[in-house]
Amino acid sequence: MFGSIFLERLVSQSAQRRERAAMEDATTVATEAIVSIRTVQSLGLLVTFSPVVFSLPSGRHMVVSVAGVERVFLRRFEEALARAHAAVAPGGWWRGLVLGLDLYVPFMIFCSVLVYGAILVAREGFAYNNVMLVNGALMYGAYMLGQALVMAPGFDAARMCSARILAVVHREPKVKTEEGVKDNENWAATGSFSIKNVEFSYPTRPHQRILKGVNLEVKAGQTVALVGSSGCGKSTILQLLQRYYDPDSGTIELDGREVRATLSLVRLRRQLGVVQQEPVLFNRSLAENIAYGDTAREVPMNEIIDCAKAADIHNFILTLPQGYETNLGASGAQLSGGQKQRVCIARALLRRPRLLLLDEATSALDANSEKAVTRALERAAEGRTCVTVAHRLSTIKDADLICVLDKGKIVERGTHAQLLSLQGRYWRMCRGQHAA
Ligand SMILES: Nc1ncnc2c1ncn2[C@@H]1O[C@H](COP(=O)(O)OP(=O)(O)OP(=O)(O)O)[C@@H](O)[C@H]1O
Repeated sequence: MFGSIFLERLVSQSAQRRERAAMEDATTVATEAIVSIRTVQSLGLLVTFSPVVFSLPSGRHMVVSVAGVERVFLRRFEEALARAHAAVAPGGWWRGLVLGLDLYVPFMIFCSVLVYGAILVAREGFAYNNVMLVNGALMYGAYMLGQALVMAPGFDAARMCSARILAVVHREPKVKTEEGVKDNENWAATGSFSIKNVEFSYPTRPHQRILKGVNLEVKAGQTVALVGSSGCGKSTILQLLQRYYDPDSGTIELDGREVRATLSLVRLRRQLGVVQQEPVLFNRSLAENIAYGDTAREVPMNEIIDCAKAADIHNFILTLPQGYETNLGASGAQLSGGQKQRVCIARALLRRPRLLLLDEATSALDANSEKAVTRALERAAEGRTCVTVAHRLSTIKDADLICVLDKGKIVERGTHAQLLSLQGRYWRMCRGQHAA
């Protein structure tokens, strides 16, 4: 029985690994398709409906009518389930054998002990009550061992799951508050920052240098725009400012303090408000979504309303039947792109950031929404430092400093007028967009 426990564990361990990998694949496909349900449906619109039959690991079948691209997703899902099924099936036979042994061995022991005990009693005058005693002990022991065997696969699965959970729990992030850095809760930046000789490669592509010696000095209250062709490293600079990564060499300073060596991560990020191209909202009320800007305190309603006004979304919120209590649904599905973006601006403003980072905040919007969001952003940028990444040059004409990046280097810098008079790269970009 011990031997079968050992073998069963060997077989089920490798099967569980394969099953888990296949089930993860299936879940990824399903999650991807459900999260992007509109895209999936829109891509599949033109194709006629036809039935697809699924074999589930349980052995049952499921018939679903699907179209076009949706069908592709379902097919991928089915293939992943089939792999999970293939991983589990051989293990199932083996488990069946072990369970059969569980039932067979105790009865075999019972019979053997009775026969052998009877022989001992008849031939050697062995006390019959000892035979009963040994029989009972063996039967009970074997029964208990069998019970433990039934639990063995579940125990192994639980052990493997806990190992994965603990690996995540104990994972040390590479970017963290450095040892010995004391956090001063009352410290607030004025908003000036500098980037000195920063070189950087993403850890997943260490040989591809993204920033190659970037230098930038920005005074408190200034608006600086980063422009350049796609992939030149604009968003990467914003990520380094937020310390999602640390530069390979060079330094980033906020108010003259090197962010890595002198500021705690929480204090640094407390100074920043970020608005990204894709607004991210939670399945909560409008008020809660805005209040998430500052989770360190209970945000009073009047402050939420002030930020919504500054972000130019207050009047729209008042037209909703439930006003600030309106639940936004998953990913803010009940708002337009421009409205979502303005809620995100209100959330960023609630942090009272000293440094506002705008990563192509208007590029996903139509002309009307863009105007409303640009207005809100201009108001939001008043009195604070603002770093904006933009493709549409018309939106950054008034910036105090425009930096043109190319292949990880700032190749031109100055105001809109200065850069136009240079007739260099910026000038050519403006001519391409008719923004000169
Ligand atoms: N997490 C990442 N891991 C590896 N490489 C990355 C990662 N994020 C971005 N990159 C690469 O870094 C380079 C610069 O990306 P970045 O997002 O900074 O460009 P960008 O100038 O903001 O481009 P865009 O204007 O298209 O948003 C690109 O070549 C991109 O493929």
